Amino acid sequence: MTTGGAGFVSNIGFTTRLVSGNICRRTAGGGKSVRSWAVERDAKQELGKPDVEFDIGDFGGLEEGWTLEEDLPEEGTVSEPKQRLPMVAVIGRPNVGKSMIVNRLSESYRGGSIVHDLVGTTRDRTYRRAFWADKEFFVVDTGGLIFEDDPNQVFLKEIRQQALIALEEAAAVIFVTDGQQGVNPLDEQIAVFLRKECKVPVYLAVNKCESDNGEFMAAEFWTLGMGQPFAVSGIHGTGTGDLMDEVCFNLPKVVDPVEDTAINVSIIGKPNVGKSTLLNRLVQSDRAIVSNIPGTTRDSVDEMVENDGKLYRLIDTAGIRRKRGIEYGTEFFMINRAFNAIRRSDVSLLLVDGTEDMSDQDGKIAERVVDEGRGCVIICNKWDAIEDKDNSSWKKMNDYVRESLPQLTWAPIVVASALTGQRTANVFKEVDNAVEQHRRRVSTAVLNEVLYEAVSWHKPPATKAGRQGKIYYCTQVSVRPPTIAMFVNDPSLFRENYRRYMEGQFRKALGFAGTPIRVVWRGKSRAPIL
Ligand SMILES: Nc1nc2c(ncn2[C@@H]2O[C@H](COP(=O)(O)OP(=O)(O)OP(=O)(O)O)[C@@H](O)[C@H]2O)c(=O)[nH]1
Ligand SMILES: Nc1nc2c(ncn2[C@@H]2O[C@H](COP(=O)(O)OP(=O)(O)OP(=O)(O)O)[C@@H](O)[C@H]2O)c(=O)[nH]1
Repeated sequence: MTTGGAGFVSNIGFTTRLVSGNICRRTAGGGKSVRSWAVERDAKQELGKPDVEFDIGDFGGLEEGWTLEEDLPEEGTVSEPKQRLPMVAVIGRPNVGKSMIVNRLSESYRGGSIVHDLVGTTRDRTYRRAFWADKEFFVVDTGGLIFEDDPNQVFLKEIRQQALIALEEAAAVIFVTDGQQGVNPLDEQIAVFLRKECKVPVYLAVNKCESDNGEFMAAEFWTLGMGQPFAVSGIHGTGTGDLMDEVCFNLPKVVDPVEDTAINVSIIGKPNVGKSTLLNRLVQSDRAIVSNIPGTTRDSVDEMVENDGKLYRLIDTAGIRRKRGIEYGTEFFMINRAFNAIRRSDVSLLLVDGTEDMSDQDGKIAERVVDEGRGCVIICNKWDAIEDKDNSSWKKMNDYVRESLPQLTWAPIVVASALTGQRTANVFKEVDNAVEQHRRRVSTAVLNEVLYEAVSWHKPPATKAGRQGKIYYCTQVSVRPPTIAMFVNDPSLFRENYRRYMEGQFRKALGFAGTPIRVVWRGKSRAPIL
């Protein structure tokens, strides 16, 4: 095998070779750096090729001591999110300075960059990680909230829904107003709304109060009936410390996730598919060792189950046990509840009813699992109720589910009956496999061999103007889900179909059953050092 295959940039200075146990990098001065022997061992084990000697293509500019995770561009979904941090929602009418406040609050964390940019939800809400004193949390920016429908503003309804979702999952709310404009009728509407809908503490921030009479300007906001107004300035940072002391005082402190080894599992699906029947089956068939553990999400209850020496946290079982129409009547809240459960889990058990046709709702939930980057096992339930089963029934069922849920081609399907317990014993095994894949790290050497093969078969595209897409190299930058950064000359040269092709090739070569994977395309601004 030679380096510099189709689409690889050849002779740019650093041909990284994996030869006889060393990855060596040629440098301009002829010196070479040796990377670890373990890389080759990993590569050989993963590829099942103990004796192979191979090149890994051209790695433009991988320098000694350069840790790839640190060097990644800021945008993107590459950091490993902490699952159970409390959320602080920032809410208010448009233009009061919410974004400025969010930046200010999150700036202690990596310069305020977005570190948890949830695909699919960032359009609507932005989560940023923040610390204050000994508390760690996410700050959630909601869109500007307006209650009157204005035909010119088509997204108002969506923004309101997003704000509702943010409130649902929040442990505290910061209500931002504009001190320079004084109390506005929209502020009053939001105050009424918060008093009615919001069950968590609300802190009133009066922004743009950087001037000497800031305290005086803020005092006017006592009339909103939301308690003490905090005079702050998002731009200057004044007053935000006092506000944060207050907000954080009541925030729950998060248990170090490293100590928490339980596997988080959510049971999701449309109404009536058998979620509570499956829950009871899983809890009964195993030893429910702890129960009624309130989660960070208001109102949720988790249950711990032990199976084969491992601990599983079944997430938001209150949401499953609570019957439809009692508290969360609308589809909106039901779906939202499922979305929250997905976010908190490592793996989701997506139940579908084998006796019924599948619908848009199944697709919506599946899509969210992918967007959140969670592992998934599809349970095709009520197998016992299928009449006139013959040899082909099982295959037909499988095919139908695959066809109906194209987002989840990678998720294993368990055809089961929660009612009779048939095949439900397989559920934990499938969860374990999915978790293993979800946390799997693949060495750079292996990834680049797959990349090399893929590029040899299908060269990166060139534009009509003759600009050639070039791939320098790729590396895994995070787990949960496995995320591969692809360093290229210009990401805009790589269209959706080529990106899909590349993702498909990684899957084909490396499996990753039970977990979504992400491939992020990065333009490499750093010029290779010759
Ligand atoms: N004087 C002053 N201006 C501020 C302050 N914070 C924000 N602004 C200004 O207020 C305007 C709106 O700020 P944003 O942070 O975009 O407001 P927002 O509430 O997020 O707006 P939407 O996204 O429309 O809801 C900008 O022009 C900011 O420069 C502040 O502390 N003092
Ligand atoms: N035949 C058959 N019926 C089942 C099975 N699992 C659940 N059911 C029945 O399906 C109905 C709904 O089951 P639930 O477990 O309440 O479903 P759910 O998904 O929790 O429903 P919601 O609370 O409405 O979301 C009940 O009548 C169950 O007895 C199964 O494996 N086979």
